[in-house]
Amino acid sequence: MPTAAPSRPIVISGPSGAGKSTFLKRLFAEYPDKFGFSVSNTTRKPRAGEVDGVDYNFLTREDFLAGVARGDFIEHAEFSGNLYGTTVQGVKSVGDKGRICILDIDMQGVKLVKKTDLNPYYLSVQPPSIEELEKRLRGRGTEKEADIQGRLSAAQGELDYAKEEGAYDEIIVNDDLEAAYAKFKAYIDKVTSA
Ligand SMILES: Nc1ncnc2c1ncn2[C@@H]1O[C@H](COP(=O)(O)OP(=O)(O)OP(=O)(O)O)[C@@H](O)[C@H]1O
Repeated sequence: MPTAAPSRPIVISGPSGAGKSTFLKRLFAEYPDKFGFSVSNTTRKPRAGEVDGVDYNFLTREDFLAGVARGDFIEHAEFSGNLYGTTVQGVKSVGDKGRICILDIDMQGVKLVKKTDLNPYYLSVQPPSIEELEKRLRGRGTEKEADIQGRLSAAQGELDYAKEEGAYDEIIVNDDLEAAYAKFKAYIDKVTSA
């Protein structure tokens, strides 16, 4: 019997504070079994209770770097002496398990995904204005002042990139939350039933 082709992943991007996590939290609550995230890879040691292949794929530095050299990674970076990264196969295996892989990534990540054969849908979530974004970031209360300023300057770059021809398949402006979430969900419903 032919097996169904795995569903295309969905990339969700947009400035920090635009509302991506808010949308995704609601979406996952509405559809608990439909979506998944890829398991990240790391060279750091597992913490108590962390399970290999679930929390992370725990790799030796040697194996991680061999994967990078083979071109397995979409992106990787080093934080406090440990390597972290996402592989193309990690994204594909979410689809192989019958779930739709969601990639919540910034513009740099979007550009890297575009170099792979993953062929996702690209969705940008945007604030109604930079002023409103600033209010929301302050309201969220999770960042220090310097961090807020950094996110605001990155936001302009994200919005400029989104204006480029073909950068995204869909743009959702998160003005009124209920209305914007309804549009977001309608888009996800459309592409996941395609
Ligand atoms: N339509 C809206 N109106 C008012 N506030 C909103 C709206 N959508 C989200 N918020 C609030 O704005 C803040 C930022 O939203 P959220 O954390 O979802 O952004 P994000 O895009 O996931 O950011 P990051 O990329 O930093 O994780 C949160 O405090 C959230 O409750």
